[in-house]
Amino acid sequence: MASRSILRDRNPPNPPGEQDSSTRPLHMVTPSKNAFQTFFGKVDRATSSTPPPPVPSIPVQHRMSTTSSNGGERGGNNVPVTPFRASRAYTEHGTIIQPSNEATPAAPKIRAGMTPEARTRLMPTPKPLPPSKLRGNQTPASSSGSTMRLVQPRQSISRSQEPFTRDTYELPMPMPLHAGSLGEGLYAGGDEWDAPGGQAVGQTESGWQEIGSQSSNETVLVTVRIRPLASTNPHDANAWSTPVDAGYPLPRTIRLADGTRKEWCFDQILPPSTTNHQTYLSSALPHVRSAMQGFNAVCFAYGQTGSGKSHTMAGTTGDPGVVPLAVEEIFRIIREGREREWVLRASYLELYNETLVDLLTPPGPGGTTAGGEIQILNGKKEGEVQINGLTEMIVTTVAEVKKVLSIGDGRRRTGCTDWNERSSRSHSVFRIVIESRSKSTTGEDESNVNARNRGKNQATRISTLSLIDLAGSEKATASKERNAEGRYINQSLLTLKNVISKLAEQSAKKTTGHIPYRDSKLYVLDEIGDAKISVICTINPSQTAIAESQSTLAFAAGIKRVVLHAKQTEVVDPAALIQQYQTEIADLRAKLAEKDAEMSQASQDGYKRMTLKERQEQENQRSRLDELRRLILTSSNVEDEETAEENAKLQEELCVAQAKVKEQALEIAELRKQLELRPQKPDEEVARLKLEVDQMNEIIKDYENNMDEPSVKLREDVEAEWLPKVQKLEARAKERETFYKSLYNSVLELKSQKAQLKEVSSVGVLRVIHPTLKLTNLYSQRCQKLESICHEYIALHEPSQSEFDYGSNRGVSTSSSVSSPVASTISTFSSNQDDSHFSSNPYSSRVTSVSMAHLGSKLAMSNVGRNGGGLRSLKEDSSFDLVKQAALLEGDEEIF
Ligand SMILES: Nc1ncnc2c1ncn2[C@@H]1O[C@H](COP(=O)(O)OP(=O)(O)OP(=O)(O)O)[C@@H](O)[C@H]1O
Repeated sequence: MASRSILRDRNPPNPPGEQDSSTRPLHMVTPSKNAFQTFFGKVDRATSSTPPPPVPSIPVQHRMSTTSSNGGERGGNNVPVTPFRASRAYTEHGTIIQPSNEATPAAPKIRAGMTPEARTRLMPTPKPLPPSKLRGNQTPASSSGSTMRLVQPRQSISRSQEPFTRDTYELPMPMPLHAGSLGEGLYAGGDEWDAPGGQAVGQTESGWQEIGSQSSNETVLVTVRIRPLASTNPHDANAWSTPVDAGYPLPRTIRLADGTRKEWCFDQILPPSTTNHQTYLSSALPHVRSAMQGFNAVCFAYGQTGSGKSHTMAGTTGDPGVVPLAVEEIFRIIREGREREWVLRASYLELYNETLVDLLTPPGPGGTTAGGEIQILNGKKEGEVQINGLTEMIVTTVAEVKKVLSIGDGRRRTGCTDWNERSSRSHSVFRIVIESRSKSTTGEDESNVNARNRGKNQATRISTLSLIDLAGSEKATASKERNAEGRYINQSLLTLKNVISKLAEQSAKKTTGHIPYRDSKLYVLDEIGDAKISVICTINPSQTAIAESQSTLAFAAGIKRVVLHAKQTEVVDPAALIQQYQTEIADLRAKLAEKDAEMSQASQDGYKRMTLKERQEQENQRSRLDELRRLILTSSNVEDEETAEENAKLQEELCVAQAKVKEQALEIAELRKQLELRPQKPDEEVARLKLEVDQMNEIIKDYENNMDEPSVKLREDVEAEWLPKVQKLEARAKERETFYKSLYNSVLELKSQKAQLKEVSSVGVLRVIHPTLKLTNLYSQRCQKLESICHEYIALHEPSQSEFDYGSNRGVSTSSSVSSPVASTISTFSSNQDDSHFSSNPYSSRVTSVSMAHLGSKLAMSNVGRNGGGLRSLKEDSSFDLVKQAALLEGDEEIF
């Protein structure tokens, strides 16, 4: 079977120009507790350079590569070791491994060349445990059967609901419905499982330790699962019949319902009514347990497109499939096994169109696989291969594994086929690498320096559980894309078939020879060579799918013939992750203990206390220690699902709260800053305001100055221009005032003269003495009339006191001594109103008439614009004609 031996060379050569990576340190950092990060990094050790400076709180960083070969020899510890090359790191607790050129923390560094799994393959001489540790009546060969059955009473099972049609099978119930109860039974040793050969297998109360390094010759566990008929075609009927064989709880044979063709026989046939849980219990649970015991185990679903492979493997929320149930089982085993501790890492890849893609790496731009393409390179030796670019994540809870699954499922290619609306167009492989070792060897309680070396020679079990959902085989379809995919799918399935039939052939003939693993990249499933395998072949019972179902059954029959040589691997491997962690834990504990001792001595001696740097270092060491303890799973630190969920919730809340705290801390820091600046600020403000006020004052002053200047000048100018005018006006007003007064006096004078004249005329002397008396009389009348006019006029225009005050109010000097022409005229007139002149001097009458005429004219002038009507009436007054006549009479015409 040398040709079937899959060797993984842990130290393949570096390509030219690449540095020997094994000599480069790996960087470990402290992952934040339960902080599940969903980002991934890829580390190419070959291209990594000197590690950057440390950064706290970044998860552990490992680098790994997996080399695989077929046909190689198994080496031992003395196998020449070629330098390890890694391309992608695996992570702790689902945390990304940082590329080596990114910042890394100040955590202790470890050197790890490769995945423990890869090492396992290179350590073919695991240290077997002493026979005393094996179970009494158990032989290594008998201890690992994979065809166990749980004998159950027959039950009537109702069929599943829509969209599938009902049928009425009366079939035995294959398994109890609750895995937990089944597991309890198994662990208690009181189970009813029986394996071929009559030996019960499983775990005893004393735990896994009892099982030593063993191998088994067993066949693949082949299960045929018939899915319910789709309800889309009511005339369709189940094309297959599954008679129940005597002595078996489940049917083992299947044949066409019409009785034609041959009968097929397998380990178990699951009727359409079977649930995912039942399928898991009968087909996968034993393999999950084997994986936990250190056997590589593979469980895959094979079948035509739409026959229920994904339904079987992934299931639904209400009816979880093999993968989630297996994960739960793994954690349940860890929780219940008190004597071992574990490290789990998960990876998820797909093979699409013959391209291997890491589903835990985000796709490249435009959804290309660039980001996550896994490369398979030739190894150093012929037949060896090196797998680069696979992300492995350290997982510590069911929730974390589910997260990994959901990330990967989200990136799987699906498409619509003739049979399945959401068909998987790729083969997907979900793998969990399980490392475990006995608790007693870890030196957990030891804190001295010697503890560092303890556990280094302890055996570690390393195994892989691979859960595979193959893409469905299919006939050509109308879709070009589907056809192309179909070709690849069929090709890889054909390779798988060939590999298996070759293996079967060699098993039967007990020969060795070439196995065509590499005809398809499905050969990454090289665990097939030494794993326990369970195949669930799904078939669609429809009459229309008979050919495809027969093809599936042929495959199932072929694989059933393969004899497996599963090996439980228990090795002493310093590169095993659990070993590295333990070593690091012991190292950290010793360092911390040394430091504590040193410090307590120092404080006794009165020395100084730790420096800040030392304290920081110690803090880092403590948190790293906590982290490592958390990553190593034990019965005490693995929570049940409920608690885990609760914790996850709390964790989320904590994250939110921490983010808030951070935010608030920033705010506080900002406020503090402002506070520090605050005492300066008011001063600055006051100074600024003062300056502003000063500036404003300046501006106002300047403004006032500038404004004053023109206003003074303006006043002067205005005064210069208007003062003479005002003075003139005031003089005129004064004049007028004087004139009015004079006029008034004149009128009074006239009145008195008139009175005198009346007196004289009443005597009648003058009337006879002087011929002009008639005229005088007439004149008198006229004067009278004039007087009355003047009275009227004066009454109408008599200046008000204010008008008289005008000059004095304004302070304008108006000299009363300045006699106006009017005044003089009036005065002349007045002065000539003396009786003697009047009566004896004709000139006086002439002057008087002239004066009166002049007076009339002045009156008219003085009233221009004031009382045009009055002037007019004066002018028009006939008395002026008379005055004129009188003047003419006296030959003084030019006056007018
Ligand atoms: N046993 C079952 N019980 C109920 N529904 C089922 C069962 N098997 C399959 N189905 C349903 O049939 C449909 C196709 O199933 P599924 O996707 O699992 O097929 P498949 O074999 O994975 O197809 P492909 O290879 O194209 O991905 C799904 O809707 C699924 O829910």
